[in-house]
Amino acid sequence: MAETLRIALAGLGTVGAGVLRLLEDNGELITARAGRRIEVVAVSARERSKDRGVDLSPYAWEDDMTAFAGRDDVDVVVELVGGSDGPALALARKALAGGKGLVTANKAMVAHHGLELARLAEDRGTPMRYEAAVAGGIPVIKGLGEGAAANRIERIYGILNGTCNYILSEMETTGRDFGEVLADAQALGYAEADPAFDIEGVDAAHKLAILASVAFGTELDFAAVDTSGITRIRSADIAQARALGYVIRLLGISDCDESGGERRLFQRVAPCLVPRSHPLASVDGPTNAVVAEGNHVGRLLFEGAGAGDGPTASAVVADLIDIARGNATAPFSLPVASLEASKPADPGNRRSRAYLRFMVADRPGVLAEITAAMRDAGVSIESMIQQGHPDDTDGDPVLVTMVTHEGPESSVTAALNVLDGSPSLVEEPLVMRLLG
Ligand SMILES: NC(=O)C1=CN([C@@H]2O[C@H](COP(=O)(O)OP(=O)(O)OC[C@H]3O[C@@H](n4cnc5c(N)ncnc54)[C@H](O)[C@@H]3O)[C@@H](O)[C@H]2O)C=CC1
Ligand SMILES: N[C@@H](CC=O)C(=O)O
Ligand code: NA
Repeated sequence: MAETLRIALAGLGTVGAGVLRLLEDNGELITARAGRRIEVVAVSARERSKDRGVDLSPYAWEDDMTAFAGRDDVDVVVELVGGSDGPALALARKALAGGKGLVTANKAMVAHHGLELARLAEDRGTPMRYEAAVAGGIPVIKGLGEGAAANRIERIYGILNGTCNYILSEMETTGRDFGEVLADAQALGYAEADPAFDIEGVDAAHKLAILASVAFGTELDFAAVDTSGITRIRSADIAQARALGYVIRLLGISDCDESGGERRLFQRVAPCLVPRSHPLASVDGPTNAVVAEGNHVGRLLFEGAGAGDGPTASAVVADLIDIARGNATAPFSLPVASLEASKPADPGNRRSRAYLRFMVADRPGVLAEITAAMRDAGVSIESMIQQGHPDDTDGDPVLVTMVTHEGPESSVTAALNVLDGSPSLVEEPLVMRLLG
């Protein structure tokens, strides 16, 4: 094995600059633990002259980052540019095809193209790692793929997006408005370049699809993640949830449904009501947390910073140390050919308790219409609250919330289908499941 692992770094933003700082700050310790020196040979970004607070003079500069793939003095390409396709993907493909190792923090690219890239890595006998892509600094890919490798994972779920968790926990503790708190999350550097990826649940769905593949040994299937975000949550929902003993968190949840005699993968990202006593209920701010339930180890809880320069760089450099040590674990823990084809489960078969919020016209018979639809679909209501207006103005819409007993999700859907288009409802109802 060569004395040095030579790397080229594409992208010198939050994470890229963080990696350079970490390699500089902890250089000796990293060399000792890796068994050899990790040396940055070349770097690339959009702008060469921008002040990033790091000295780039020791490194070669490439205007075109795909040139890394052709450099004989580079062993591993580190992609910290972002975007599911475009230049990041072109670089990743070219680097692996050219026999270089690949380390990336790009969850969008891994969720969409991870299998293709892993196949390329396998064919060329070169490593591919992406620890930073899922829950930032938390070593959850390594924890699942290696630490818990002896277990059958039965369920995996958690808080996978720091921006949404920050918004929900701030709204809960300060009563501030959604838009105002989102602007804060952007200013603090938690949000993606396009924050719609965060608040619509897409970023968490990228991460969940990757986690599910590693946890269950199934092929990545991002398109099958049933995804909803947090944009429709109001302060009133947060207050109702609190009154019931819950907090609202955006969760990614995945497990396997074997009830039909074959294994089907369930993947969902959605805001859920989490009981106050559950460890995830106290995960506040931009922190991430992942729970994995293994059939021998029991419940594992991974918690820590899911975003930011230091934590994300920590995961990137851990991947480099792994490669320097010669760790040959397959990118998705199993060889690509051994991953099971993913067959999506029907969410309608799941049993859960649901929180339902209706905004209804304030007139007689509306509650009876809703409860009749529930009764006819076989949904049993556990509790219901109608909130009047403080000024009791006739004709203004009123908020009705209810919690159902546990039952098939298809029954709630059937009841809402009956109510669809009813003039009694002034907007589409909101459904959130209770974490069980
Ligand atoms: N910021 C965070 O906390 C986390 C980020 N990530 C992922 O890490 C990756 C990088 O994220 P950040 O550092 O936050 O982004 P950033 O926007 O701060 O930095 C991106 C860098 O890529 C360069 N770049 C962009 N397009 C380019 C192009 N066409 N050609 C050459 N250079 C180009 C930019 O000049 C910049 O240096 C993304 O995939 C992101 O999803 C993952 C976990 C956490
Ligand atoms: N925008 C992401 C950043 C890390 O992946 C988040 O908010 O979690
Ligand atoms: Na991670």
